[in-house]
Amino acid sequence: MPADIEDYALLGDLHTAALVSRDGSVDWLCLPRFDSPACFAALLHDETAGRWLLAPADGGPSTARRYRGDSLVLESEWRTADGVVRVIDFMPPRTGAPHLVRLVEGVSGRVTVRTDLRLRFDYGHIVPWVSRTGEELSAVAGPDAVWLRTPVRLRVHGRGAAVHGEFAVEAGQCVPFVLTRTASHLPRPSPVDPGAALADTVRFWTDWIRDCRYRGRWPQAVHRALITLKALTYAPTGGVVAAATTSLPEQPGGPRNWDYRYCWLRDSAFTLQALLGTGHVGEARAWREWLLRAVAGDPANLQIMYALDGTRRIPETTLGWLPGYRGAVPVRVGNAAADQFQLDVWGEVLDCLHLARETGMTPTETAWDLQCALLEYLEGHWDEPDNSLWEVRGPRRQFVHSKAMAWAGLDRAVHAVRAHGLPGPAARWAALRDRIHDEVCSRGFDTRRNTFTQFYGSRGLDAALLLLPRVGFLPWSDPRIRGTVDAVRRELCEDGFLLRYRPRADGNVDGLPGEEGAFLACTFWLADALHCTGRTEEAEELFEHLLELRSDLGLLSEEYDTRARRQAGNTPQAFSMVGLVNTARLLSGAPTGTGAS
Ligand SMILES: OC[C@H]1O[C@H](O[C@H]2O[C@H](CO)[C@@H](O)[C@H](O)[C@H]2O)[C@H](O)[C@@H](O)[C@@H]1O
Repeated sequence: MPADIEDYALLGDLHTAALVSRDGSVDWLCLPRFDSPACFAALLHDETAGRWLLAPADGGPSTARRYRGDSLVLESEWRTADGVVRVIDFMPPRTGAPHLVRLVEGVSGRVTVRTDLRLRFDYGHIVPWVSRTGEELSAVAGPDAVWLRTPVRLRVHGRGAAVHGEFAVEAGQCVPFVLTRTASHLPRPSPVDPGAALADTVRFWTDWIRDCRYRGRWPQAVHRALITLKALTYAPTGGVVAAATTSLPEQPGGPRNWDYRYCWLRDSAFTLQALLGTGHVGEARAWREWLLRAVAGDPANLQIMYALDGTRRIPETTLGWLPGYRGAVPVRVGNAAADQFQLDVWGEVLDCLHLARETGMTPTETAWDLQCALLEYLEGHWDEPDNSLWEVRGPRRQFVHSKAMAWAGLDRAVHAVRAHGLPGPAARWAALRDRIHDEVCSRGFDTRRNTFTQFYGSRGLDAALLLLPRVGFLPWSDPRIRGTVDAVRRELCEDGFLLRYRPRADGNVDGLPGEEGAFLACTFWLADALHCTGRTEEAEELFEHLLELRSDLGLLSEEYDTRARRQAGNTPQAFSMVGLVNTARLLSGAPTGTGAS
């Protein structure tokens, strides 16, 4: 059975990610990219779908684990009756073929260590053909080849169904394992020096975090969140994935299981705000370039998400042979939300590019041309119902947050012309902006309940309404905003944490069966709202509660199951880590709003 979600540590090389359980088992690894088929998919089944265990022969969870400083090098330690042993796991930032390096270090005594390697290509589907030559083992099937180098004598069972090894490690000894993936038609990869790779990997992360300009409170939590966001970035293109996994359920055993290994414009725009706000301008620049390439073409064809390289077609299919994380089916790859109309995305992108301008990133002609094309589309389509930022699969509605983001997009464009001298019909954009504002305030506000509503005329509320003042739609002091904050808090809180919305408030608004947990990003937005409406003590208390939900390694998934008191949904999720960074910044005195006018 897979471990609890918060038990998984993240490793990554800026192309892909691996998840390692507290038991020392790599239960998730997609090679060569985040969105490639997994060769270890025990996360969505059990060891028969592929995993790599490396731990004391007696088994059990590590007694201590941590990342080495501000890096993505994991150190897991087992204190056993025979002594102490440490496993150091990392993926060197990619320069050629991907490597997963595991070093077994004897700390004291003499401990027997066991390894059990089960490679299954194509998400647990294919058992490769495994052969051994000296210290090298190769596993080949179809397009994939995986190589394992280690001085440990390994036994191959059932032509490769499992590879076992057992060895003793004494204080001061270090036993390396290096797993490398190549395309199967390529020659064997050249060997890696594990010690040098370790030093390089630690240096890479330490150098990266050195550029961080965050000087506020909770520095360790913020650094870990930033490192995680960086790890979710696909270095070759600058695209940012929403999370490292697919189909971790939003409800135990439930069907709300989605593939997050793609680049959402919304999630990336939020991520970029957090990175820009902490001085990581290089990532913002790379993302802008990624964006320009990904969305190039007719703005009518803009998608709300793309694959890592900007590929548009990511059809949603289910993997019938995987029984899912603790029985939560279906397991999905691809995401049908890619074809949805989510109006907010136009606003998110314009808002993010506005922020980049305000932060001093030089505007490029292409970037402004893209923004003009987006605005033209917005002018023609802002009044259509959409699927909203929550990607509802029920009927399209006139979502209030979507309209407010259309307002924000136009507002940023007006500012770009008036304050930065960029060319454009500012008066026309300003007139439409004001018209949208009037419409939202009259049709999206319930005077009786003194709150904005989820969509025009709806009974339900929406945590995304907390973002309206953040983008400058109305000030925090406006009684309508204060009323909305109170109503959202009253109606959407579960055990102190916020739901996105109540799926049954207006029938079945999202068109999906099942329930879901509290949405962590939304709960960070609530902490922001409390602070911005003068309730800083409550905001800090809520933020501290949120910090307590993090794993021992500082990671957050998408949601929190308030009944089981466990993390839920895909992990680690950029949205949640961004929420942490932005709230910490706000509570430390940094402005995090994006409003222009
Ligand atoms: O709840 C239904 C939808 O859930 C996913 O979307 C959520 O995650 C996205 C990525 O983090 C985020 O951008 C979005 O706002 C969230 O609602 C899923 O990807 C959708 O397919 C699904 O309909």
